[in-house]
Amino acid sequence: MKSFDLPLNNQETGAHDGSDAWLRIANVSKAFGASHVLSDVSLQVRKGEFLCLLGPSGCGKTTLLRILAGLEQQDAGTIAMAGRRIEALPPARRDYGIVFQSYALFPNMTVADNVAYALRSPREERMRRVGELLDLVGLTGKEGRYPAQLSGGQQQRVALARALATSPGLLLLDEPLSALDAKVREHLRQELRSLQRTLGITTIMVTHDQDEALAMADTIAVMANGRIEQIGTPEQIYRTPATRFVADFIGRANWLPVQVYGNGVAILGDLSFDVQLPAGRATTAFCRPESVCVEKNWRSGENMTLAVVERVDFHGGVRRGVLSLCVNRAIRVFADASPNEAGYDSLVVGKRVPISFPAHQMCFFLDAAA
Ligand SMILES: Nc1ncnc2c1ncn2[C@@H]1O[C@H](COP(=O)(O)OP(=O)(O)OP(=O)(O)O)[C@@H](O)[C@H]1O
Repeated sequence: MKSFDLPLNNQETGAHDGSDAWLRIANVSKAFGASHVLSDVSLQVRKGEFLCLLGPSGCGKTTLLRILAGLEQQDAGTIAMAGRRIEALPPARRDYGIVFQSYALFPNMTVADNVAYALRSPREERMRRVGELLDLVGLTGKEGRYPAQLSGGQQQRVALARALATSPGLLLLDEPLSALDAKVREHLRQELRSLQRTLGITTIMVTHDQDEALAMADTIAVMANGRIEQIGTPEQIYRTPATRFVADFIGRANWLPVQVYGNGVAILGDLSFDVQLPAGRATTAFCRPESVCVEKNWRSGENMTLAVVERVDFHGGVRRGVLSLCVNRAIRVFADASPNEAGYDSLVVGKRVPISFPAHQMCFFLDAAA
């Protein structure tokens, strides 16, 4: 059983030990006037990795990306790429391509000229490379168009082709999909990810969209208030959040009050769980709605308790029930069931149903000391 205390520091939250790091960001801090936007941020990225910086608005993710790009100067800290220190280099000497949320294309230039902008080779070679890049992003034949003659999604593909033109070592993406409508965004998500895999280009993408990060990233660094709260795979971030902030920010969560006793047992209603937490401190159990199983039949000894269905919301793929425990009606639990699960039909308002809590899918957090 996992148990976590207060937020872990940057070093402890690393998803890998950094021995194979290709990009190393160490102890980067930045303030704008009296406002500390980044505090001692450390992060390592492997070659070919797709890392998402995920966090709420204002947490400092764009500032970190801009520092990597040399568009903003850090107050402290170092950045090394492929063993070379780059934190003092001007942008042009850092070997990256960047795509912004606003497509940032030159409106008076054709697609071909936009893509070729950073290329310094002879014209024939440039045009060959432009053709190759437009092929890569699925825009063959659009060379002569102007940005205004393209859809948002197409403009962002041009921006991507332009960022990749010089075959940079690092691709930086600042919310590249957020200006697009939902359908195009989802489609481009997959295209971008598969292109990144094909090219094997190390990529850092800023997003505040958790679904995007979960769907695209190899590794997610969750940020809050200028610090990294947790670094891990999407599964780790979702299933075993290291801090309350991460648990709350990503997905839907049940937060349930528990009592911990001296023998390392946490009591939730009439259920008990083994935990490694101090007795007597207020503690909260966390689990996802889909981790709570609505059962058809009662089975003893399996973390099962009786609950009353208070409300049912339809969420397309699942029914989400709001249930209160019979032993303590004040404890309310969200439970999701899909149509092929036994409990789906039991989610009917007013019904008493057995629900179970798989112990391995629960985390326990100490409440902040009063
Ligand atoms: N040039 C600047 N001068 C002053 N304050 C700034 C500057 N750039 C950013 N900030 C402030 O720093 C904080 C972090 O901004 P940043 O853009 O890095 O956040 P973010 O996590 O990317 O948010 P968003 O998703 O809204 O872009 C914000 O409070 C912002 O107002």
